[in-house]
Amino acid sequence: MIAFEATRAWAEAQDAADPLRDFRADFHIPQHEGRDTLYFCGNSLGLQPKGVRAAIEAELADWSGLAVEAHFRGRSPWMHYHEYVRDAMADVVGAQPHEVVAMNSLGVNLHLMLVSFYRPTAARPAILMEAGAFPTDRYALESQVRFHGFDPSTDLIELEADGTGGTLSMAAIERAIAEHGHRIALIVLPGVQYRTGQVFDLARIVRLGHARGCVVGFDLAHAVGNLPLALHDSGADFAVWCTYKYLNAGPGAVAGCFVHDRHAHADVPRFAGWWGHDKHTRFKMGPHFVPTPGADGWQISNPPILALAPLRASLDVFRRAGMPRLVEKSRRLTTYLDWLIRSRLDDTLDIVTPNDPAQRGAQLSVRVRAGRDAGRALFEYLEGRGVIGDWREPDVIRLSPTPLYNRYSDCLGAVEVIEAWRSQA
Ligand SMILES: Cc1ncc(COP(=O)(O)O)c(C=O)c1O
Ligand SMILES: Nc1c(O)cccc1C(=O)C[C@H](N)C(=O)O
Repeated sequence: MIAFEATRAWAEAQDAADPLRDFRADFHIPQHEGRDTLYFCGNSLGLQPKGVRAAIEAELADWSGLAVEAHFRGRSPWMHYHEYVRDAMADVVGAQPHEVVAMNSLGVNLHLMLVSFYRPTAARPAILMEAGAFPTDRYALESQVRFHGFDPSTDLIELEADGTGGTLSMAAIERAIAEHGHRIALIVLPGVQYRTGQVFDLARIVRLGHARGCVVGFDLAHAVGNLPLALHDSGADFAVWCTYKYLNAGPGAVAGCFVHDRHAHADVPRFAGWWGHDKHTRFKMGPHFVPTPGADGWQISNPPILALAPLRASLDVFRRAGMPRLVEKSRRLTTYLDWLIRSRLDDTLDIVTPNDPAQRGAQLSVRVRAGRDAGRALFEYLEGRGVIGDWREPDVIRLSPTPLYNRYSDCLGAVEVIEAWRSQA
């Protein structure tokens, strides 16, 4: 049990002793009335690493100075550019390098994975997902069920939340797989639920799903760069994620995709393009598609260099910090914010996110006890004072203390602003 204190002196002493404290200087912190905002929105859009500008400018310089020649003679030849982020990305998600690729955006990658890994039959047509999933996931899964000529009212099985605050128990997942497993072609669940911040046990879900013959994939938008992941060992068939949240690669940045090694040479249907073709013969320009082994084989287009450059710069920050150190600080920082809220705002806020540090990452979702209107009022009050969280309908405020740039004193500052709101509300 850590002994926390709700004093500025204590919080600032923690900041001074934080082994990751210097990483904050690697980021641009948005300003509010001449001071750093208290930025708790790294779960939606991570801050800009200072190295990003130089990374983009290097590619702009090669484009202006070398143009097409930069594919081969640039400082970082564009021909291989997507490969420059591969090892760092594989490290962050716990995968083998050939199991990951940076390409497209999350929603697009989800569809590409569904093309290959959702192969419904009359006997086994269904997809299992959570009710309340991020809209893209539901839209994508429902549209794929229809695309294959099946009926979402029977073949899209949506698991209802059964826990307080909208969480979903492992027991409910287990029951659904036991009951419907024989009809389920594919299970798609998140690594971290976007609204509640609940963490899912990937390896256990894969074991349960595979035991019933289901393919299992994950949307890791809110898990990547946030939790220690071991995607390869989890046995997941595929996973997709974006890189603009905890990975700080910028708005709409190039996303990530994982295909397990067991599918590296799989002869599965896929939507093909020249960049997924065997890289040794790609430029022979032959008419027949031969996929390059591993996740690279799902690429369609040549990569957007100017959009990949920020990802490269941001992964460099992760490589220097290391996921184990980030996770250690993250657990402590989120536990501190949780403790502050429970000890000082217990009459005002309910925390939706599980209390167990193993079941959450760097996010606390809170509800104002007085109801939705009071919640909106608090959210706007926070924004007006430079405390940046976000609002998720119907009534949740998300606050995400991210270990690369948030401080203990930020957590205390946010709680003090909420106390000020309470005393005038
Ligand atoms: C869980 C989840 N899935 C899907 C998306 C959609 O991502 P994109 O718009 O990058 O395709 C997001 C974020 O916007 C998300 O949080
Ligand atoms: N990508 C976003 C955007 O362009 C505008 C507003 C929000 C977003 C987000 O990423 C939202 C985020 N996925 C969420 O968890 O709600």
